[in-house]
Amino acid sequence: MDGSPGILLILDGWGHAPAAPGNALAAAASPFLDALVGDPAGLLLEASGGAVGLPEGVVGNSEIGHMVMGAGRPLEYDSLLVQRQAESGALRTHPVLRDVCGRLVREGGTLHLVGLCSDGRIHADIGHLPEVLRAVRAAGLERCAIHAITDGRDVPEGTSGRYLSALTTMTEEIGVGFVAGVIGRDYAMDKSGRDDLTAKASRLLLDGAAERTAPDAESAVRGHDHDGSVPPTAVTDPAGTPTTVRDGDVILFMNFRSDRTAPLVDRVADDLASDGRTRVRLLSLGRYDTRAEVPALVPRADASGGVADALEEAGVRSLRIAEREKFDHVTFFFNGRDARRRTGEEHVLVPPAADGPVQDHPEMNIDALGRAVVEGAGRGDVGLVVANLANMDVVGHTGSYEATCRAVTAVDRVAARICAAARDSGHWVLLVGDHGNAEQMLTSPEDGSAPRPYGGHTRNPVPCALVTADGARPAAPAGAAIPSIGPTVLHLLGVPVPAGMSAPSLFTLRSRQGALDDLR
Ligand SMILES: O=C(O)[C@H](O)COP(=O)(O)O
Ligand SMILES: [Mn+2]
Ligand SMILES: [Mn+2]
Repeated sequence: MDGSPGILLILDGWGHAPAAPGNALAAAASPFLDALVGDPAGLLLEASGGAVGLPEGVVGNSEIGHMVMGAGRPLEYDSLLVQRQAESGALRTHPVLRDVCGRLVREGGTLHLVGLCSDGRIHADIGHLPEVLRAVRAAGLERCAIHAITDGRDVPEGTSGRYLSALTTMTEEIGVGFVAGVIGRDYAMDKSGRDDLTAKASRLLLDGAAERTAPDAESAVRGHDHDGSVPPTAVTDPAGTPTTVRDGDVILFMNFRSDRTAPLVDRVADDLASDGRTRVRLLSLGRYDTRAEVPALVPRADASGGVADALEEAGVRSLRIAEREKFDHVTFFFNGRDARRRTGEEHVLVPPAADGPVQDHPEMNIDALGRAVVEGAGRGDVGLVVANLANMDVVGHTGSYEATCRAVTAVDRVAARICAAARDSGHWVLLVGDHGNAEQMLTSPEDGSAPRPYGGHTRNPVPCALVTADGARPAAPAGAAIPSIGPTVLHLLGVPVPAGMSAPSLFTLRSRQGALDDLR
């Protein structure tokens, strides 16, 4: 390593948009971040769609954001790989799906499809469903039960009825499939460790065990305030009989993203084993990081050969620091979706500051996190600190504008403190967002009605700034994207950039403009 040690600060949900109603970054007191973004040398990087490896026009997310920064190249994300199979017809003729449906026809079994019923395209896309239904129909399988999970997080709140009715229309048009159950994502996609919620989702799926019943999918959500918290609801036949999973049936999980679906899949596998339903087969659309072995219809892209491998090779010690919500992102995802802790890699999981809704404590435990970053960088044996400041995204998801403004101010304060300490100790700090969120907390409905609160991610570019000991700042290259963070970090550290990191270092981009090497 012939560069200098430094800090990569990932400001989760830090997007950039012009000042407008609902822009928490523009409204909140955040003098430090404002100065970075307002500086003529401040960069804006693309963080959504094709620039990172998502389908065109799709909002960025934390997984792909951290993966491409670590890999130093765009990666074909699971949603893109599934979409490609859907568009090419490969999903409809998928040999595993064909075999499974053929066997169910012969044995009189049911195919159960479980998935988030929306098109937010962070965890799932209801647009993938028709091709699977067409495969079912082509196989002559009549029993296809759909277990719908309502969203309101990756898409605006209050839209689940509309998606469920689109789902019903889809089954009618294709001529196969019926909705067997409806449940909110707070239950079925909990990743906070609330086993009681996951258990309810599993029992609704397996046994039709519900808190209430409904005659059809849309009635299950009618009059319910929050899409994500729709209670376990069995959609029953007129006699009130729910659908159950019988031994020998197949369950296909339709979400392509693993993190929030894996707990349910593992719970379902455990429940089936303890019930003795040992012949139920589990499949997934994208690959999951589950304890249970679940074959995926669409394989994952290879994300290896990134920053973690280059640091290990060069013998550079790194520290990864985050609160729980983003801990996997600075470790597992940044490391190429690989759970192997590289030699010389240390993890600091910052404990939560308080219980209760995050709107009530939008600062989370950011002060402790900031202290851990400053202490870690100051140790002397650490080459790189990678830390995630989660507040703008985690609080942004609540849709609360006021709380998100407080989150922005907290991030601003701690980022400023970290940069001041880094200047004193001669460390550089590279600050970057992984995708937008807090800069757009309102959405305008298509029907022209008044803007509504919005807690989802955005397609906006993300700010990126390099704060160096001598205060020098780069000039802005046009069209750069967050995969460039990987090679830029290695460049600053003086670690050789692996050949597989195809994204240009921001230094390379800048040197083309002749404004660069004086930064080091
Ligand atoms: O799962 C979630 O929390 C959101 O749907 C996406 O957020 P993330 O990509 O920031 O995790
Ligand atoms: Mn994120
Ligand atoms: Mn998020």
